[in-house]
Amino acid sequence: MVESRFIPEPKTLAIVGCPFSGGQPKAGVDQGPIHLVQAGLIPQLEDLGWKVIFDGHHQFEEINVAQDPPIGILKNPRMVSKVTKAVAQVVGEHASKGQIPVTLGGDHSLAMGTISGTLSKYPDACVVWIDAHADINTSETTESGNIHGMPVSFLLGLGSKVEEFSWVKPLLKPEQLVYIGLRDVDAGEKKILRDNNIKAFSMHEVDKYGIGKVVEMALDHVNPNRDKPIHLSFDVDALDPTVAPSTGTPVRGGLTFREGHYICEAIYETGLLVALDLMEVNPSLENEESVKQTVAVGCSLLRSALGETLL
Ligand SMILES: NC(=[NH2+])NCCC[C@H](N)C(=O)O
Ligand SMILES: [Mn+2]
Ligand SMILES: [Mn+2]
Repeated sequence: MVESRFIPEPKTLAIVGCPFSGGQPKAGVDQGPIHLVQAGLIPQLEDLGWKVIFDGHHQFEEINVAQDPPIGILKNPRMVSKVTKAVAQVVGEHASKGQIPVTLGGDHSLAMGTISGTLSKYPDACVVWIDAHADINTSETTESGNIHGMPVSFLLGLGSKVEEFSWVKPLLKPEQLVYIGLRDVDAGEKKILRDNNIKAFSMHEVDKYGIGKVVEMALDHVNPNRDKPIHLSFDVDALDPTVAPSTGTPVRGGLTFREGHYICEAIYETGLLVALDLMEVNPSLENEESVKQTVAVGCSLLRSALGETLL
């Protein structure tokens, strides 16, 4: 294993299984974490030399929201707020013990929690967000009202404040964030990215420079001296739908299998990884073969980010 700047021996990671779908309308994404674990993720990570902590998936049913009418057009706001707040707490606790929280989604609204948790322990951490989407809509710009398209704006403190989400501290600064893989960005989001000078490498840049150069440029932007902790938030829909078909908002023209894995391998090699998310695996979508393929690719991305090498 690579020498890690922030994670003490014995290197320990904590699986945070988040069966949650409230940030978007399609049922089934809550089963993502269950499928990933059932596919053998935990022994696979143990084989890489990790001590793995997993005490079962989160029981979000215990979080009771009697009534959850939309706020503006935001759907399930109270539920999303409560669940992500609980996730922030758990991720923060694992991070504070020097463990790497590995959060399995579930939809990407969960990253509001995971990144809040990471920043509570490592305020200067940078976020590498791998996605077809920017997930940076505000309550003013969102057209869908789906909160999985919004977590980044909450973390940055953009847009008008939504009282329900006042627990989310705007701890992330635009220069701490970089995207790779974007190709379906709403008009309002494009303006937000421009106005806030947020660095993003779309599929256009991946085509132009190649993934090796793109990852290097992305890290040069958020982590020029390679000394800051890294939170990697990977939405499986960053991959091309031929590679990861079972996801709620697939977009053609995505990362190849190798490009996705290269990103994970390169982040691992920095020795700076402190937290990892794998989001938006939906085992209810597409056929059985596609589900198997998507779950398997999810496991292998996680292995690559946690030290699996080709040689
Ligand atoms: N995490 C995701 N898959 N997000 C998709 C977001 C799609 C769209 N931009 C929206 O805001 O609704
Ligand atoms: Mn996405
Ligand atoms: Mn996403």
